[in-house]
Amino acid sequence: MNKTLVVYYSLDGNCKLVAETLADNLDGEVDVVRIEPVKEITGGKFKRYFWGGTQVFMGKEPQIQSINVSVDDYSNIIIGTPVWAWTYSPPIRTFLKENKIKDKNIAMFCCHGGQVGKTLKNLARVLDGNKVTSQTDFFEPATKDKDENQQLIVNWAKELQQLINL
Ligand SMILES: Cc1cc2nc3c(=O)[nH]c(=O)nc-3n(C[C@H](O)[C@H](O)[C@H](O)COP(=O)(O)O)c2cc1C
Repeated sequence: MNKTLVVYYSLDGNCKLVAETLADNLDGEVDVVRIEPVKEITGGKFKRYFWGGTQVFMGKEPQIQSINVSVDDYSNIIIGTPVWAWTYSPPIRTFLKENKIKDKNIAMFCCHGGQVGKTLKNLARVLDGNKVTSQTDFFEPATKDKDENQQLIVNWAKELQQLINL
């Protein structure tokens, strides 16, 4: 079993772009799962930042739709999250609470608007008991410096492929 799962949450499409580009550029058995909150945050930028930030600060675990895979079936798990209030997004918190991930090779990425904060450090901490092999961040890849970001994602996929093949 050397299967790879790319699991991500994305409100505005950046992490979705990274997750799908990674999957397209990785060989072997790769599945992609998008975390879907039961009640997605909607509205304009202010409203989304306000409610998203509130979820973070209150330590919320928003209900998410059940996923149709078992994390136990994968050796390698790539986790992607947008940065919300300098940390990982609450839907990822729910996912990690509901899916016990242990003894896996983990790679993680975040998408952000310029301030990563403690996102990857905090995510690595809740994934204690796994081997975090690689982590990286992308600055608004769906809208800014698209070609450059595309190349960064493809390059990271190459790096991950080598780790997967080990
Ligand atoms: C609620 C909320 C909080 C955010 N907080 C931050 C932040 O602390 N630092 C940052 O750089 N970007 C922040 N952003 C911007 C997003 O991280 C950024 O737009 C990211 O690319 C979104 O990824 P997505 O399109 O996959 O949802 C925030 C966005 C939202 C909606």
